[in-house]
Amino acid sequence: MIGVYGGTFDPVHYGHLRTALEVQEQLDLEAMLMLPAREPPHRDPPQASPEARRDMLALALQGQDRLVLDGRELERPGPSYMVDTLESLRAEHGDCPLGLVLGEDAFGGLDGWDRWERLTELAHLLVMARPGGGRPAGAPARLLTERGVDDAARLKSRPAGLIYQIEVTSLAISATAIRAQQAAGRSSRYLLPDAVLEYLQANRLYC
Ligand SMILES: Nc1ncnc2c1ncn2[C@@H]1O[C@H](COP(=O)(O)OP(=O)(O)OP(=O)(O)O)[C@@H](O)[C@H]1O
Ligand SMILES: O=C(O)c1ccc[n+]([C@@H]2O[C@H](COP(=O)([O-])O)[C@@H](O)[C@H]2O)c1
Repeated sequence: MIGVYGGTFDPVHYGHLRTALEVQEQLDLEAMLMLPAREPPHRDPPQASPEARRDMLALALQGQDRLVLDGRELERPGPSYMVDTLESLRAEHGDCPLGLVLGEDAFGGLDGWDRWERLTELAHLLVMARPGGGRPAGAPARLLTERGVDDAARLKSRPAGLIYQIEVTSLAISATAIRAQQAAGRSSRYLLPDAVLEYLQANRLYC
């Protein structure tokens, strides 16, 4: 199974990296693709450029062979809809199971995503617990009831369509807090890799 971890990564931090690594290891994924969104839908535009967010992710992933930077959303003009990304991955990977990784917060808003009902036709959903994330309601809760599985082995038996809730280490780190620290001249050390911190400071990204 190939993991698909999308984000704004403005900037990437240990909340992303640790959870990506834990999901990759727990499910023994061939690879966890890390995809920065050029134009993330449904939020304010990122502060850092697509190139800077990609560079920071590349620095963070140095020396990791199973966490892989995938730049396809950066190369695609217009809003970075996940359904388009999954269509392109599905075309490349045939019947190989794909697992779209989502925080609980993102899963709770899934019914607002573009062509959201197509997402589970293209991939499984791997939903990670996140500090402060509530229980889903409405359409995502119904989807979880219909498609949720407790046995991770079932994910490898078909290419898409199941939902698996996965426990990961809770790290209450957010890119919003890191940007605020930088703007206020406070330290962000130990929340993200030193190489990323040095890059964003050298380029005065969030001052
Ligand atoms: N600390 C964390 N623990 C678990 N998952 C996280 C964490 N931070 C982000 N994620 C998940 O990573 C994905 C991408 O997150 P994103 O790049 O928007 O980071 P963020 O820190 O939430 O950013 P921002 O504060 O700018 O909204 C989302 O699915 C989100 O739920
Ligand atoms: O496809 C959509 O409509 C859609 C709507 C909201 C979020 N997403 C994706 O979800 C991922 C996490 O989003 P964010 O805003 O938390 O960085 C990122 O890959 C976004 O492109 C995708």
